[in-house]
Amino acid sequence: MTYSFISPPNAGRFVLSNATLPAAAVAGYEAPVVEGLVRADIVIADGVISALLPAGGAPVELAKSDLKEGMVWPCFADMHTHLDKGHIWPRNANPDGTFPGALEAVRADREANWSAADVKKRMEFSLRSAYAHGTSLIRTHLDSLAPQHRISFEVFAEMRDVWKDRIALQAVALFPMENMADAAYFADLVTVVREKGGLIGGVTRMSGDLDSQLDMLFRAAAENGLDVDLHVDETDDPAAETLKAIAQAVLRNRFGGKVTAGHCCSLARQDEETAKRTVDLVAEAGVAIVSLPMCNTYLQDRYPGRTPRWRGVTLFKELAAAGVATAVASDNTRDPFYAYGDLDAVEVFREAVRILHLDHPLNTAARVVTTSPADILGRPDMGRIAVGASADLVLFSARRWSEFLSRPQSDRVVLRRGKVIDRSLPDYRELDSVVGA
Ligand SMILES: Nc1ccnc(=O)[nH]1
Repeated sequence: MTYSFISPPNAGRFVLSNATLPAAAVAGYEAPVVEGLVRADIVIADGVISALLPAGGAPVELAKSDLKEGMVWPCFADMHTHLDKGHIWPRNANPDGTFPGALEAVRADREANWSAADVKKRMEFSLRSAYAHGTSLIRTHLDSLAPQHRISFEVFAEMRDVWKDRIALQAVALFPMENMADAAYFADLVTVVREKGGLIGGVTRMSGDLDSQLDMLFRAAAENGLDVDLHVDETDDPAAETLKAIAQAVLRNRFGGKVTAGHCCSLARQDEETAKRTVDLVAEAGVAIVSLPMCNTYLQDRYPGRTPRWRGVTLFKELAAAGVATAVASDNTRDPFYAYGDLDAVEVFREAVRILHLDHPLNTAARVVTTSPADILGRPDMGRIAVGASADLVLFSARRWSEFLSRPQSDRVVLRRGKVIDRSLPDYRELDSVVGA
């Protein structure tokens, strides 16, 4: 077991008293808010939050764990990951840390190694880490070039079932949109995605064919009842405007499903007016945007011998201000697209606050790894603290933002259905037999 700062009672009914909650991740509770934080007693009965009461207001006869103002968050939602690629770094590193370097290293590794057993072993390792850190909802993209789509979606469906009581899993088929030209492949891909209950995705690129590709994608999605989650404009080239084309295609096709666009880095490289027009179109089309700050700072503006001059992230604040649903997520972990990471939403949040300046004030910042991604993923029942919700909570010693954001919070306690879980992280040595050391 890892060191924990507190040991809540192993009781059917108990109170987490004198807790500090991020108001943005709490529903149906009114109390004075100071920089986005509220005080409360949380009553837990049979694994469910049965009451939210003013701090110190819970019945005295109940077993209590006094948080002494420590924070309590809902379990996290990580809405853009790549569990199929995770942890291949020791086996196939990115030679220079660039985007082309990542593409090539992943291609080589996938073609040589991605059997069902290999994908499963690494995916499980990632899920165990995410679970230990306090995450309960994950969307992963799956590299879906033939024949990998059939292998990875099969493993995903098995993992979704095995993990269903710990982490709710969603999967998106990731493939270059040009490959839709191969009609047999695209039809098979859509079949697999529909059968496994996934989403259709893809990487958009500027080309004369983009609009017709998007029309074909949205038509296939509509006909098969699929939502869409795309990799968009992950480049420093201001001429990359596929986000605009996506918003236009959603409106042109009157697409009724949910659409998410990830990355959208080049938006931050365009002049104000060009970017503003796209932001407004994205809002009108109802496209949700997920920013991947850790991966973006790693891959973007990386040139040999040159210090990066921009942060790589999209216009997060402008999009949010325009009414666009926005969130942040992990993206890659220990693979050629991002050499580091452990699916720890606290790390993602901390880095996002620093990179995107979500601070001063931090009033609603907590939404970006809780309510916002849960809503975008169609799970408004998750990622929030509310009466009637499952007591899936993360307890911290930190009382205020300054304390929370200054340490890794390694001594946090995770409750699932009101019970403390074992937060031990899997040992990297377990992966030596598949990826080497
Ligand atoms: N940032 C990324 C782009 C494409 N594929 C990935 O795995 N990651």
